[in-house]
Amino acid sequence: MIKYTPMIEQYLLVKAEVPDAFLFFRLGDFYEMFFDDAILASKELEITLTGRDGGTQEKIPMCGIPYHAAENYIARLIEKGYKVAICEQVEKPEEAKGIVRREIVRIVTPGTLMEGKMLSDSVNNYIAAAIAHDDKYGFAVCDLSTGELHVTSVELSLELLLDEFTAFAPSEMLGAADLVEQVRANLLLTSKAVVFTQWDSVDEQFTRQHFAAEHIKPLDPACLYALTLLMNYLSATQKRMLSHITHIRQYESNQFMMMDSFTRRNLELVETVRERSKKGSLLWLLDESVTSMGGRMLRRWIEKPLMQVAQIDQRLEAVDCFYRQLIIRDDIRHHLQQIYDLERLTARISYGSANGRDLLALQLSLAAIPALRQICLDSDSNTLQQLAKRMDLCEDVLSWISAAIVDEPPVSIRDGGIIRDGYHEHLDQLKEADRNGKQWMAELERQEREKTGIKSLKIGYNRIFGYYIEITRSHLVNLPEGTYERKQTLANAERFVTPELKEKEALILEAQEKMVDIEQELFIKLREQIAQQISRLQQLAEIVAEVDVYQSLATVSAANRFKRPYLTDGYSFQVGQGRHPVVETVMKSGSFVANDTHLSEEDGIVLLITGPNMAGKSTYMRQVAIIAIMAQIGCFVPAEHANVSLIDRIFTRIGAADDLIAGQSTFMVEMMDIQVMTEKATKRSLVIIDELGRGTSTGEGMAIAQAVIEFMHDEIGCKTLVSTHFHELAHLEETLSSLRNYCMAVRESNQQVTFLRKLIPGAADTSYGIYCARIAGLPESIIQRSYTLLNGFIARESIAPYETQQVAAAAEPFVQLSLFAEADKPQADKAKKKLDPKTEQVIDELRNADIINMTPLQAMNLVYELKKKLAEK
Ligand SMILES: Nc1ncnc2c1ncn2[C@@H]1O[C@H](COP(=O)(O)OP(=O)(O)OP(=O)(O)O)[C@@H](O)[C@H]1O
Repeated sequence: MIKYTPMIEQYLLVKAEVPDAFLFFRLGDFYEMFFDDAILASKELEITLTGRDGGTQEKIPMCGIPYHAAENYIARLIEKGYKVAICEQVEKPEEAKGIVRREIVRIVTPGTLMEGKMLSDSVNNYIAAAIAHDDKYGFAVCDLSTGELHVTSVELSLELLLDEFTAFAPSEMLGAADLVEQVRANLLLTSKAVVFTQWDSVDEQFTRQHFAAEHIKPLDPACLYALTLLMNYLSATQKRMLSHITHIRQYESNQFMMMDSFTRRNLELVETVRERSKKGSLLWLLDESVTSMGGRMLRRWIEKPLMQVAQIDQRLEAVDCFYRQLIIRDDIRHHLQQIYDLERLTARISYGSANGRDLLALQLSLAAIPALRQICLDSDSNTLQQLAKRMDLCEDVLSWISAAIVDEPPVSIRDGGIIRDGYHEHLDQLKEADRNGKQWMAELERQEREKTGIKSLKIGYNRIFGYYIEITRSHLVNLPEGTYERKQTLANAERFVTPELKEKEALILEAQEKMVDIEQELFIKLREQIAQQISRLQQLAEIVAEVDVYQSLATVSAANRFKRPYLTDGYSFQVGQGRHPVVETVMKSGSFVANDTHLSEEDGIVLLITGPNMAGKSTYMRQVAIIAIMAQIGCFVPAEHANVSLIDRIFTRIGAADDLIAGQSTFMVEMMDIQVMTEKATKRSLVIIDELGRGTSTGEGMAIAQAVIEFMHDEIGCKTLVSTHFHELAHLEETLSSLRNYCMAVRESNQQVTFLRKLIPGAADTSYGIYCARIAGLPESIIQRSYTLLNGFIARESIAPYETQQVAAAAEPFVQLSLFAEADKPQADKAKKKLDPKTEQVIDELRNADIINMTPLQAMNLVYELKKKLAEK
């Protein structure tokens, strides 16, 4: 057996507790890493790998970082998805018998950050836990940096669990190995990086001790298990009381509008699909919040639109008040600016990591509350008045801090100078002694200058040598013999001490040390006293955040001419002159074309939208979904008027190739999504499918598209917007009573196509795909060849089983032929002449061709063959 030194033995024992984390092992002023940790850390952090004798023949790999720079290195490792366990010396070396005792004091993981630059102000950092129990999944999610905690349970369906998961976008997930693996495998490739931790500790003891029994009682077993998983992990990693996690928010997933991860991504609710940036998302547009808490709350609201009309109306009423009254809005914004991040401040106070500046920030924030409260009380909004009545001014906390903490406290509580004069008698005495000591030093300096006649003589202080008398080299000759004891030699000066100086120094330093100890003690006592008030402060923080969100929504609504929507529990969804708020904002002002949306029993519930590429189909369909979401979060909407029914769930299938789940084809993903739609959509859902049926052969694609539309129409009856390139599907309007054809208007002149972006009744008869290809700059030979082939298809389709003539008739605004090359016309004319037997044979072949089951390439080859036969005649 290998025999290591006692220190390495100790290291190995501690490391065994955290096999999946880097162990930062404190040795004096350094955190050291050993063995594989050292090899990997040296690579990841680009620090030198050395070796250390550990009792074995070969040196043990080692690398280290200075303790004062640790935060930076920890952040870099966390950012790369690692965990870091901090192991400290927990007794003083002089008190230790043998080797100093060391223990892990905290494990930092991506989901449990409390501070640092990785923690974004405007985004919650969640950690989630999930567990399968009986016929449900329990799901618990917490932001340790604010103390916010939510729990729910959903049916035992992975999709539903993923929906909850993506609504919170946690940075870490805990759970049993197989469940964690399933979630990992089903996340979109482009999702935010998540660290998955296998964790299955479900001993309820800690959770039951931590929360009051009446908070635990309403939880169903699945919720309780998920909560237990989470709390056990937090307790194991944080190694301390988690007293800022006080309030369990239990919710049912059907309290909110449901959306899957694909839909959230595609509607670009909180970040864009391509750059994954906030800029360009709905959140970016709506975020005029002043406080970080408001910013985070707004994000949560966007992720979870409401499902109760009364609750939405309450929000809209407050937004309306700020919308109408610019002066009040400005006033509110001004007072909010004085308020710091109360949620994270209170969490740090209760966690024991808040410093003097944090308490000062709390004091300044609390000082701004009365004015904020008054504005809300005086407003004509019932919602704001109710919020104001619930605002606890926490005046006691404010007075405790202002009595104790100086106006400009230092960063570290070990620096001293944090407590006000007059707060503590003994401390005041020590301060006096300290001040006297300093005065005495100044007096001594004056006396020494007089005695020696050296004007440049000075008394100084440094940490290593303490107080000293400094004399420049050129004056050394003037120094009298006797009491001066040499202490330090510099390039052009000597430093001395005298017995008198030493004696006074001892007194001053003792006073200073005691002062710092007392200050620290007083500070911690105050911090603990405030921590007792944590739930009051948290409640206040939440109310302030809510007021901030209302003013943010009102500010944006006023600036962009949004109008108040009216929500109903009914079925009809009517929007007049709707706009896509983000596309409108990023475009030149005034150039966005507004479009109506009418979805009801009378107006039709399925809109089949045809039209050229680039005409604005996807933008329009997204706009409908975004308006529904904005209305249900309680925001005004980009439209002239909106009377909309609640939407319980939005499904979108708006393709983007980079959104695939690992190992799946685009078509497969589309079919899987549609399977979920058919299973989960209700009459109150909104389904949006862009280019339904693409990705397989034309015939099959069209067949699937028709079957899906029929199913949505007949079986579910949900509001459905479908865009398609298969203009042949327009005939469905005749058989499906609630389906309406729409298309995007286009103006053609001189072989030029202008997109009018206007949604009009009727169907388009072409996609102008080849025209778009020309605009994109494809070689003219390809464009001409495409038109030739297309004409072949059209000639063939004219005798195919379904009638495209009707479709063309329905679409007056389109004049397709003007786009065809002149050279193609003779061929089209020939088909109309009296036919010879050979031609008849070609037509027979065409008639019998199984187009439905052909790929476009096979179809092209067929046309080519047939043309060749005609030419041979
Ligand atoms: N209502 C509108 N007013 C003004 N511009 C618009 C409007 N709708 C869309 N656009 C502009 O047209 C461009 C194309 O829109 P969109 O992607 O929605 O077209 P599409 O019909 O879905 O095309 P494709 O079928 O190729 O995806 C957008 O980038 C946008 O800038």
